[in-house]
Amino acid sequence: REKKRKKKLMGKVSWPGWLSFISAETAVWCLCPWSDPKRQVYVGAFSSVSTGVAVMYMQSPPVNSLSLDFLTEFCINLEKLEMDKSCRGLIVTSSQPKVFSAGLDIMEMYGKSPEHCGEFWRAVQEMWLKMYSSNMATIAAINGSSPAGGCLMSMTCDYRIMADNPRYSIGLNETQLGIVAPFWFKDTIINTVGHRTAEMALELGLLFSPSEALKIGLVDQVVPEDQVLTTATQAMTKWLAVPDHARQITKSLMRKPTLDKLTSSREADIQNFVSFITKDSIQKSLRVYLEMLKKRKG
Ligand SMILES: CCCC/C=C\CC(=O)SCCNC(=O)CCNC(=O)[C@H](O)C(C)(C)COP(=O)(O)OP(=O)(O)OC[C@H]1O[C@@H](n2cnc3c(N)ncnc32)[C@H](O)[C@@H]1OP(=O)(O)O
Repeated sequence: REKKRKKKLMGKVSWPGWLSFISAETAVWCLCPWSDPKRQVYVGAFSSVSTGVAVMYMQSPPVNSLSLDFLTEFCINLEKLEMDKSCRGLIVTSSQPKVFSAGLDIMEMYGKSPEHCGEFWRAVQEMWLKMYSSNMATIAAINGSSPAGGCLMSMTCDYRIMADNPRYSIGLNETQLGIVAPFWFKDTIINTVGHRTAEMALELGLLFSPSEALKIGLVDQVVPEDQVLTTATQAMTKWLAVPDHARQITKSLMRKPTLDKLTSSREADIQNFVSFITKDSIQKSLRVYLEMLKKRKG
């Protein structure tokens, strides 16, 4: 079923201009500027940096929530960049104002069949596995809030730069929704900020302001909002100054044990997720949270 859906999405890719890969509302835009300039297809808010670095703009209005379709498109684009040997670096950012990513799309987990929840969770795993193991040097240019799954996505990158706007926040706030971040979310934040800080952050479901996130090492740099992308571009030169093979092997040494834990238990993790998320009590927590989000808006 997943293969079928992927095939359907792949069908939308127009070769060789696959960079213009886009579907109606949900899109991950990316531009590979090192290729033939004629192939620099600008669709909407494309932007680029030079010399083998791709910029991927997440564009899923209104808040870049990670839906099944969005995750599938994201992974397809990532696969293509990964296969392109001239692409050495990737910057992930958002073209949505004020939000990097609102995390997993709650609507994919609320009121859905166990089959759908399983398919969705496989896509979340896939995004994490692909990003965390990427051969490219990856930088998250966090130009807005980045709760839960959005924080996870940014933590898969090698380096994080966040806008200094105190209204933005980042963190794994799952417990605030009445849900539990799975072991690989937990492992990723431990690898990023250390065990004790991760323990407090996870149990309390803390969302950190940019300056707090910098203090605990959840992000590596905080810069004025209009400088996030340029700073990411500058930072990338440092990462690309290291010979690829040395950087890639070292990255794998650091991350492989964490990656292997999920790879060897993917199906069990999906079963766990499905039986947890479809529980009446958890569905109720999600409903209450969704209502709170809508009320807060009003
Ligand atoms: C075992 C389970 C493990 C699960 C692991 C991970 C879980 C997750 O990732 S769950 C998602 C957690 N995310 C959040 O808690 C973030 C919730 N959103 C927000 O805090 C704000 O929306 C945000 C700060 C990102 C942006 O704020 P605003 O710019 O003010 O936007 P609005 O709040 O007005 O939202 C607009 C619109 O989007 C809907 N929305 C927001 N987030 C999500 C989401 N994650 N999934 C689905 N829909 C989302 C929000 O309800 C509004 O909808 P409408 O009222 O219909 O316009």
